[in-house]
Amino acid sequence: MNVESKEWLERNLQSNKSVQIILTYAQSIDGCIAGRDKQQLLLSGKQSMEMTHALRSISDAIVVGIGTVLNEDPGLNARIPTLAPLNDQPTPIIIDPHLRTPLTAKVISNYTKGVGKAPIVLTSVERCNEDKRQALEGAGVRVEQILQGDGQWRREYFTHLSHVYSFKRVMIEGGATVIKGLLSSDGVVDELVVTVSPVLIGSAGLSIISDKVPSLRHKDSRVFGKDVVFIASTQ
Ligand SMILES: NC(=O)C1=CN([C@@H]2O[C@H](COP(=O)(O)OP(=O)(O)OC[C@H]3O[C@@H](n4cnc5c(N)ncnc54)[C@H](O)[C@@H]3O)[C@@H](O)[C@H]2O)C=CC1
Ligand SMILES: Nc1nc(O)c(N)c(N[C@@H]2O[C@H](COP(=O)(O)O)[C@@H](O)[C@H]2O)n1
Repeated sequence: MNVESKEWLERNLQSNKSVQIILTYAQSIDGCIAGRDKQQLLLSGKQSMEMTHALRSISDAIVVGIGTVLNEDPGLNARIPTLAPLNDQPTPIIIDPHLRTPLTAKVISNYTKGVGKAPIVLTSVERCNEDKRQALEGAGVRVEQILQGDGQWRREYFTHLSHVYSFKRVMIEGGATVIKGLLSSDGVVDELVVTVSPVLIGSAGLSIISDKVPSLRHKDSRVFGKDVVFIASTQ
């Protein structure tokens, strides 16, 4: 199944862009990615979670917002040894305008332990706490001061990273603020890989429904255990 997932993803995610930007997340049928008070939910079943790890294994970098790091402390490595050896992992990237990434973050300790690449933190061009920056850099983090202060998404953030770090495929995993911002920004995301889990969360859940959304072109969809995974490109 792991190798099959990887082949399915690679077949449907072919790209001739200099850097390909894939937005991916798991949601309930009613468009929620977490529960009340941002409680983390295990929406993906075993098979679709393996698909997500297969996607991680074919990506050069995995992006999350600082809200997700503070809420969940994700590892962001591809944990299918046959697909992604621990010395060949995607680079974790944190969107962190105010340098709130804790020095104890799992993405940093993964790097220290040799089971993850050195993380990159994207921070604001406007404000930067020099002490925090130095502490992060001392722990091996690469700090890139490129975020504009307006909270808008720009494709240039990723073309810059592609030039500096040779990333060809970047997957963005969330959380809600990041997903909604990207869905309402023109020309940043190329593809969506969305896992839909057969549950309803209700109005207390954390929704990713946005006011402005792109048109999508369906590429393929497939059942993974109880879940359905959709791949679509933006037009
Ligand atoms: N089901 C799923 O697939 C996933 C669910 N989640 C859920 O998402 C929730 C966390 O979401 P949020 O709190 O919204 O945090 P988030 O991870 O979206 O981070 C939000 C922060 O990122 C920064 N940011 C976002 N866009 C920016 C931009 N364009 N420019 C500069 N800075 C920017 C800001 O500091 C903002 O406060 C958690 O409950 C987590 O469980 C997170 C990832 C995946
Ligand atoms: N694919 C997927 N399905 C779910 O049900 C989820 N809750 C998530 N969450 C994302 O995965 C991150 C955890 O990563 P690690 O296992 O710690 O590496 C979490 O932070 C979300 O980005 N994803």
